[in-house]
Formats: sequence, structure tokens, C-alpha cells
Amino acid sequence: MQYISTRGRAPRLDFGQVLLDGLARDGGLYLPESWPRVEPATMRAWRGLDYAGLAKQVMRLFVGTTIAPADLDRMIDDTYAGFGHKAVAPLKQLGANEWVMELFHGPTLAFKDFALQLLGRLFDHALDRSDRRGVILGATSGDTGSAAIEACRDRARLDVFILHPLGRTSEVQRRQMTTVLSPNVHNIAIRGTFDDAQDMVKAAFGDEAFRDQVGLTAINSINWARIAAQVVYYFHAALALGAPDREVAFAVPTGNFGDVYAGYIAASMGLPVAKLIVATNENDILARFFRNGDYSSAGVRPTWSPSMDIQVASNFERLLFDLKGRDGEATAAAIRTFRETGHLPVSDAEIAKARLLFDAGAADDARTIDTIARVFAETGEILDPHTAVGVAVARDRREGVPAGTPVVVLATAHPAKFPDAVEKAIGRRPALPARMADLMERPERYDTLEADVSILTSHILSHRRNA
Ligand SMILES: Cc1ncc(COP(=O)(O)O)c(C=O)c1O
Ligand SMILES: N[C@@H](CCOP(=O)(O)O)C(=O)O
Repeated sequence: MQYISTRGRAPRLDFGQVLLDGLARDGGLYLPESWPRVEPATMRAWRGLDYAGLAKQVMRLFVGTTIAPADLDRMIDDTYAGFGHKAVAPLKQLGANEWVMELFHGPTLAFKDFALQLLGRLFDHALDRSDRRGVILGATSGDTGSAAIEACRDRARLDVFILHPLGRTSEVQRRQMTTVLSPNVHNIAIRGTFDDAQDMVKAAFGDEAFRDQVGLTAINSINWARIAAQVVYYFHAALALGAPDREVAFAVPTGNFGDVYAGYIAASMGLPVAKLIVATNENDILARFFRNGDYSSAGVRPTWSPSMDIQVASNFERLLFDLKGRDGEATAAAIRTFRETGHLPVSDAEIAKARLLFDAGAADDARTIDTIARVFAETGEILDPHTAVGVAVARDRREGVPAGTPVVVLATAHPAKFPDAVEKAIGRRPALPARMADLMERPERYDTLEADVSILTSHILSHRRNA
């Protein structure tokens, strides 16, 4: 399989090259030249596979021949053997046709582990084979950072630089990153928002000389491999609930549009998805787009669901590329206009096309806390605030889903990552797993930098171990 850029001016690459390149050299994002199709008979044959077995089938379609099947299978087995629940991504029923898929049983307690645990292994494999070293650079609003650090800590060929917005993550999230003292891990607090940090990452990739000098690689969902690994759990949930002989809808707490975009890919591959419900907090640019076509930036506001405090959603560009008939020039022009004016030009036809599969809504902080309390009272389940946004919006938008169709809300983080929000809702602080019990006492290490890419690149050059 070959990959092309959303901006139409970067070379076509295979999976192994896309994995290491991350962002396309024309500033765009890579995606497959065409979607692999999965026929209903194949899906029926996949029913009953365990999570790793299903991941092998799905990932093979994206990886092609760039990794030997035995190597890929071994990496996938190792990845999901490290999860804390035998089902890896268990489904729990909250009510009639209302489910949550728990994606927080990985090592850092958020859905990011599904892809990043695999990516750490894929990077090692690729760098070993080419006898190269690399620098991983990522931005995080709280969860990607710790998942990337956990996946790449102590790997001989990698240095990991993670930017988080100073004071805008939960304390547990920050400590999950800054208490990892491995010599190849470099945490940086940025004076700014997640969007500023993400812009700095993209600008560093735009500096070709720097990029080639250090062997820069991305761990954010701008890297196609992240998205590919997240497609698997849509198949996993839908097959368990009757696909391909029954449609399933998903509600997805959304910030950078990576997770819900993986659902769009599953649907594009043939999975019968009735609706993808995009659920945002008060930082609602994506909800506004799908509701009334308004994709215009507003300042980022801090909320109880800090990982979704994002107003520039990277992966939206991948959807836009499809909405614009896979026209790279038109996509690049629209993104340029958005960057210059803060407003994305889209036609009524493009919005109507998006609405065929997507619906959306937003839940503010009060609603988030109320939903945690309500679901706890109804079922005894404790939701994290991001998942609560998903449940609230799924309930608001239920009438847009055909009657009798199950709605699966992606439970994207463990409630113990956000004890203050949970305590506000139910008067109780959820406990961290025993292996993290001393997290709040561990020493921290991080640097603080201004949101300036030249300061960042100098910092990387002087701190990387693999110089
Ligand atoms: C806990 C949690 N939920 C939801 C999201 C939103 O996912 P995405 O950015 O892929 O839309 C994030 C971060 O991105 C997250 O960390
Ligand atoms: N919420 C994310 C933001 C980055 O998203 P990504 O999926 O592109 O890595 C986080 O927790 O860092």
C-alpha cells in the first residue's frame, strides 16, 4: 500500500517510510492512496478473534509488505499482552443500547496506549533494521505524552521530547510524564496552550535541515501509524455487537480528531457504522463544524476535560481532503485560509457530505460533572470527564441514530487520572492502580520553555543523547 499527502506535493511513501517520516514534507498528513476494503464474509470470519488476533488482521492491511508478517505479529502480541484487562478493550453496558468501550487498561490508563505501545516497538524495529537513531518529538494535552514516554523510555536508538502546556494538564497526567527519569526522556513545559505546542512540533518538522540532522519522528496522531492502530477497536466493538449484520454507532470524545477519524476509516473500509458522534467540551470548533459548518477558531478555554482543550484539530485535514474530493491543492488552500483568517472555507455540499456519517455536540463543564454523577448513580460506573463528555453528547444526539442501534461511547481515560473532577461529581477520589500508588511522591524533572520553535530546536540539539 502507498501513502499520499493531503497537500498533494510530497512523495508517495510506503508504511515503513510514513512511520518514520511522521509529517509529510509539504506540511500535509499522510493517508492511504485508497481505503482497503473488508468484505462482510471476512468480518464474519474475524468474529471471535481475540484483540491481538484482530489487530494483526487489520494492521496487515495498512502495513503491506514493509514489515515481515512474523515480526508484525510478534510486536502486536507483545503490545496487547501488557494490557491490564484480558479483553484488552472490554465493552460495558450502561443502558438500553448504550455501551462504553473501556480503552484505559494500558500502562498509562488512556486510549493512547493502544497505538503508542505498538509504535514504540515499530520504531525500534525500523531503526534497528536501518541502523539509525531518531528523535521523537510530540505535543501533548496530557495523555499522548505519558503514553509515548512509557512506550519509548530507555530505548537505545531514541530520544523523546514531549511538550506539554504549562499548568494545563491534571497533576496525575503531568507526573506520569515528569517522574520518568530515563536519560532518553526530555519533558518540556511550554508557556502556552496545546495548540501552541502542536504548532511548534509542526514548525520543527518544517525545518528540513533540522529534521534530517536529528532524524525527527512524530508520535502524535499526525503519524499515520497512530491512526491505523486505533482503527482496530472500532472493528472489535462492532463485531462483538453483531456487525457486519447489524449497524453500530459510536460517540467519541474529541480534541485532535484522531480517534473519531479512525472510526471514519473503519466505516470507509466497510464496517457498518450508523453514525459517528463527535463529542467536544466547550472548545467546540469541531462540534460547530458538524452542526452548522462553522469551523472558526476561538481561544482555548481550560475545562475539566483538559486533554480535549484543543481548537486546531490536526486530523481534520485528513477528512477535509476527502470532502474536497482528494484534491491536495484545494485542501492546502483551505488550510492556508484558516491559518490566515481563522475561518475555514467549506461549501454546503462538503458540509452535507460530512453530515451523512457524522453528528456532533458539545458538553460544558457543568454537564460533564453532572454526567459523571448521573452515570454513577444509575450504574455504579465511574467515568472520567472525557468519557462523560462522550456519554452526555451521545444522549443528546440519540435521536439521530436509528432505533435499536447500539451506541458505543469510547471511554478514553481512567477516572483516576482526573481525581479532582471525579471528586467534584461523586465526592470520592478514584484510586490509582497499586503500581502507581506513590506517583505523587516521586521526584519530577522537566524544563520550561517559551513557545518559540527556534528555542525548541536549540534545546533538542543540546539535550539529545543520540548526537
Ligand atoms: C482522554 C482523552 N479523550 C479524548 C481525547 C481526544 O482524542 P482525539 O484528540 O484523538 O480527538 C484525548 C486526546 O486527544 C484524550 O486524551
Ligand atoms: N489529547 C491529546 C492531544 C494530542 O493528540 P494526538 O492524538 O494527536 O497525540 C493528548 O493527550 O496529548
